[in-house]
Amino acid sequence: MTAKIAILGASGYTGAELVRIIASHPGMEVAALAADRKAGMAMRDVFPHLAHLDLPTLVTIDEIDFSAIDLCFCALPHVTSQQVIPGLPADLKVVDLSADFRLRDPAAYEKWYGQPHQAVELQKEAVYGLTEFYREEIRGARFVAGTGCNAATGLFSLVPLFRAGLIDPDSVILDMKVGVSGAGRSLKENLLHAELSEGWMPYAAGGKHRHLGEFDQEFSLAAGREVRVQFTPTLLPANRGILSAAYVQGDAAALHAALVEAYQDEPFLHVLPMGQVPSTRSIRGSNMVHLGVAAERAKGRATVFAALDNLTKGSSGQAVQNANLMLGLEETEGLMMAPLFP
Ligand SMILES: NC(=O)C1=CN([C@@H]2O[C@H](COP(=O)(O)OP(=O)(O)OC[C@H]3O[C@@H](n4cnc5c(N)ncnc54)[C@H](OP(=O)(O)O)[C@@H]3O)[C@@H](O)[C@H]2O)C=CC1
Ligand SMILES: CC(=O)N[C@@H](CCC(=O)OP(=O)(O)O)C(=O)O
Repeated sequence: MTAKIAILGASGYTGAELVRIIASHPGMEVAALAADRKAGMAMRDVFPHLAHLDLPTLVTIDEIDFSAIDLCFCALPHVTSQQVIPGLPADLKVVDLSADFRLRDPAAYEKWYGQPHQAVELQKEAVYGLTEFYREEIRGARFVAGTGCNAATGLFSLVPLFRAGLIDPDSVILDMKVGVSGAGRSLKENLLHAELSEGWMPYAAGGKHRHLGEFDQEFSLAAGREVRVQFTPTLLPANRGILSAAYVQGDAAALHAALVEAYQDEPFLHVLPMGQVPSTRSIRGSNMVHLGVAAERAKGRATVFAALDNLTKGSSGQAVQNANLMLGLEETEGLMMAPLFP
C-alpha cells in the first residue's frame, strides 16, 4: 500500500521538488496536484523535467477529494497557507512548507510577518519540522510546520552547541550565502537574470530577516535563556544551495567534538573532519547537510560552517522526511539520493 499524496502549490519550486522526490519514493504516490494560475495545465507543460512521469493534471484546491488522500503537502506562499489549511479536513495529515506555523508565539508571528495570525488555534497544534530535533513529536503529529531554509542551516550549525553550553550566546554572527530558488518562482525585478547575475547582494540586513524569529525561538530553547543572534544573508547568482558561516566565541575542538557526537547517528547530517569546510557543490539535489568547524587565530574563536540545498533538506526533502515519520514509514525512504556532482 502506498500513501496517496496531495501537493498544494505544485507549480512552484518546492512543489516540483516534492514531485521529483516522490517519483522515486516506494511508499508514496502523487494522487492530486493543485495550483492557482496554472490550474488546468499538465505538469509536463509547467515543468518539462518531469515530462516522463504520469502525473495528475493541476487543479484548484477545491477540486481535490481529500477523503482519498493520506497526507497533504502545502507548498503555498505564507498567509495563503493559513487561509487554506483551516479549510482542509480536520483529521488530514498535513506538512506545511510555508512560514505560517513555525512560530509558537502569535506576537512573534505578528512582529516578523507584519500582520496578526489568522489561525491561532492551528498554530498551537503545529510541530516545528526540524526532524533531527523534534523526531518524536513529529512521529505522532497530524500537522507539521516545515522550517525556513536559512533557519534550518543555522539551527543545524548551532543548536547542539547551545544545548551543551559551549558557545557564548552573545557572540554569534551568522553569515549566509544563498541561492535564488529560495525566493520562489514568481517574478521579482531584482531576480531577473540581468540584475542578479554577475553580482551579489546582502538583503534584510540590520536584523530584519524573518528567520530571526525562528532563530530567537529555537536558539533560546536550546540555550535555556534568551538568545538574539546577528544574521545577514547574501543573495548569490546561483540556483540552489545555502552556505552558512557562524562566527562564535568557543573552543573549536570542543565544538567539533560536540557536533560529531550529536549527529553520529543522523543519516543526513555529516560532520567533516576538523578543519575541513563544506561546499554547496557536495550536497546539491540531496537531503544531506555537511558541517565543518575551523579554529580562528584569535583565542577562543571558531567558525562553524554548514551547507544544505534549500529545495531538499531546506524544504521539500525535510517535508518528505517528516511525512515518512507521520505515515509510519522509514525516515530515510525516498531520500537517500546522492548529490549531483559536479
Ligand atoms: N523555495 C525555497 O527554497 C523554500 C520555500 N519555502 C516556502 O515554501 C512555500 C512554497 O515556496 P516556493 O515553492 O518557493 O514558492 P513558488 O512561488 O515557487 O510557488 C508558489 C505556489 O503556490 C501556488 N499559489 C500561490 N497562490 C495561491 C493561491 N491563492 N491558491 C492556490 N495556490 C496558490 C502557486 O500556483 P501558480 O503558480 O499556479 O500561481 C505555486 O504553485 C512558501 O511558503 C515558501 O516560503 C520554505 C523553505 C524553502
Ligand atoms: C533567496 C531568498 O529570498 N530566500 C528566502 C528563503 C525563504 C525560505 O526559507 O522560505 P520562507 O519564506 O518559507 O521562510 C529568504 O531569505 O527569505
